[in-house]
Amino acid sequence: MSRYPTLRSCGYELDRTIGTGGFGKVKLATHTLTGEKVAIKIMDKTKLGKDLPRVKLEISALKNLSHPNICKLYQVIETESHCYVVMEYCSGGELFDHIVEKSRLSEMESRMFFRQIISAVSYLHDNGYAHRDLKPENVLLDREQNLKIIDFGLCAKPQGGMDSLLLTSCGSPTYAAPELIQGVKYHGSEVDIWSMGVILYALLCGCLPFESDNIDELFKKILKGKYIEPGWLSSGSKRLLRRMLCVDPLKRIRISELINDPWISLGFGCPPSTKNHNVDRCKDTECLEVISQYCEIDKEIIWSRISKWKYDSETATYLLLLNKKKYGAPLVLK
Ligand SMILES: CN(C)C[C@H]1CC[C@H](N2C(=O)N(C)Cc3cnc4ccc(-c5cc(Cl)c(O)c(Cl)c5)nc4c32)CC1
Repeated sequence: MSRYPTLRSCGYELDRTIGTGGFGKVKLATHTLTGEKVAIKIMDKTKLGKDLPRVKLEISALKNLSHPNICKLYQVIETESHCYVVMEYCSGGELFDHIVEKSRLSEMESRMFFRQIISAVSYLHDNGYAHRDLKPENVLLDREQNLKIIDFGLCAKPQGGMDSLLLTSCGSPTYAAPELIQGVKYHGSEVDIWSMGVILYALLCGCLPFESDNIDELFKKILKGKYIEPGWLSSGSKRLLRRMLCVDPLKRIRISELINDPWISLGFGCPPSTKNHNVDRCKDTECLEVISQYCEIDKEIIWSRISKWKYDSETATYLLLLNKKKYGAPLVLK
């Protein structure tokens, strides 16, 4: 008998555990109606304690975000004891493992991945969010090697907008900006740029710019902002890294400059997309028709319920059908 009867009754067949964290575990599952694979983050509310606000924050952020390079939310299921967050399954694993596998990536492959991160982070910032915990472990790949940013448990949506200052020190020290580890007030957008610089360095060099087993040593290195520039780095990539890993946040490159940096457009002929994807909540009559026929309910009534975006079972079925359509899979419900 499954340990999570709720999930089976909500239309999911659980498979193996694909990861764990302080929050609980993430399991692979299949959405029975569409046959699509999903990742379900399972949290025991009685054990979350002080982490409960982080869970609520992440769910609220994921409900507001819709971008091809941000992990999609399909459904949220809450019981007395548990919270289940049903999300897009990223079968390509962690970006970090991809880098380790290839020891380091070519400039072109690094650029191809990094442009997707720029597109996602500029969308995040445009919508008033700072991620604050960007690192290769929080960047996954889907089956087509598209990047998906995950883990919004530390993200911030400052009350006064992206120009207001934050103070909470959070995220992993290895990727944390100098101002963040110093405990001074900082802008969320600026600390994200620093973390993106660490990720770009990892892509191009196959190692981290600031490393030490001793936390004090690590902090000293970050505050000095000095790192090794391997011989294979082009002058363009060295220049860009210096502008991102700039200790003074006021002199650090801004996302708008990053988007238009010449190194980023090399070989692509244009800057990364900064399109606002909230329009992805479009009405797809083909998918509505499939649900309407399956439930034998008029599709306008179905749409009136789905367009409330309650992230219930109807939202999940609709979004998963949209996914199938995107991959050219047959639009059928079992
Ligand atoms: C180390 N972390 C604190 C947890 C780790 C758990 C496994 C997970 N994962 C993996 O590590 N694969 C290798 C497989 C995999 C596949 N699809 C996934 C889809 C979504 C997520 C996900 C996980 C968490 Cl904790 C989130 O907050 C969000 Cl928004 C999304 N994780 C996935 C995931 C990556 C993170």
